[in-house]
Amino acid sequence: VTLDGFELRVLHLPLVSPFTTSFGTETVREVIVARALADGAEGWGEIVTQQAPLYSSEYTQGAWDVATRFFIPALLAERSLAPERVAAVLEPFVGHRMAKAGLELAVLDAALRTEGRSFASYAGAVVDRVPSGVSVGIQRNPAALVDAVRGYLDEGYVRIKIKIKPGRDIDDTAAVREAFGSIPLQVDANSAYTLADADTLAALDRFDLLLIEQPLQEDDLVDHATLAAGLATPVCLDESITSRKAASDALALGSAAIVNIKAGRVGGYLEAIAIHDLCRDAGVPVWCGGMLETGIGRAANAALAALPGFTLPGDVSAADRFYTRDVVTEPAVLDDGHVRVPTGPGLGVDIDADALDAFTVEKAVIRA
Ligand SMILES: CC(=O)N[C@@H](Cc1ccc2ccccc2c1)C(=O)O
Ligand SMILES: [Mg+2]
Repeated sequence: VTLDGFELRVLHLPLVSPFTTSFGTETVREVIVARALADGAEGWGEIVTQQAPLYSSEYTQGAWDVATRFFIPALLAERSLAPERVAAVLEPFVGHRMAKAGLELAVLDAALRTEGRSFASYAGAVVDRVPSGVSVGIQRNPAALVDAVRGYLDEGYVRIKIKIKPGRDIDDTAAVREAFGSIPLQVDANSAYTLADADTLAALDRFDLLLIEQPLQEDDLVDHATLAAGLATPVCLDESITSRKAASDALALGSAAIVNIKAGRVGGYLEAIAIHDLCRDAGVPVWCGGMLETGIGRAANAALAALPGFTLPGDVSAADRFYTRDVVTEPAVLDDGHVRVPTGPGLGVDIDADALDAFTVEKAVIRA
């Protein structure tokens, strides 16, 4: 595509209910939406940073700064640019993978819309709908957690993931098992534990969980392998898998038996597809993680989750899991426990301009 410019917007999207994880409670999602202006067409991407660097080192104002001062000027300097070259142009800059991923997606969406090709077909989707799991935050107490899980099961979610942290792990998991029996269930610690907690984590083995997600720190590859050796429950990594190289190292070290793939965390959907391919060749199951995306990122995630190696239900939930209003005209819904894979050109979603404006708290246009 020939790039004429980019528009960046910071959005504030109120959450339908507070979302508590081991690293804090969110009530408003602060996210960046990127629009690529190319060949008279436009493409949309999403930079999935949070307001504060609590999930990873990236955060909204940092992504805004690195995108406006370094990444967008570098991309515009290329003028004519294939989406597959975006990562190479940005490679000299270290890190800031979520910012890179959002810009790459906007360029990819513009190119595919111009071509009239869906991202799903470009990525290699093999199904037209994906099973939908849900991520449930830490509640006031285990009884409140049971109520929240019941609501999501009633909606039809096929897999439950509950957030845990020290002191809110065994009793919460036991309460869900007690209430709902052998439903597909997994936990996500968001790095809240250390090797000193090995006995607590081993106590989760009795609940026959699908996996335990990211118990230790992002850079604890060796420690995750040590922990995994003492657990019956498979260890799945999220924060640690920052690239296809990190995925390869995690598999080689035995740090992960399952991988949560998030395009923002690894630097883009093309890197995410490469990690899918690597894990599939190694016989390692993957699933699509979520970063409370708007309908833009959710559409891309639904297509990604439709690749053959995504054999476990992911966190591609319906729009109303987190939001009462989305920035796309047809928010994703849960239908028979599944979310549909968009089939239109590019990401296959249309932007609701009024909603986008209503949620915009900051905006910049940078032209070539
Ligand atoms: C669906 C899910 O659990 N996502 C992340 C955690 C997470 C939690 C809270 C967030 C708030 C704002 C932006 C991103 C966020 C990501 C995870 O799998 O670890
Ligand atoms: Mg996670």
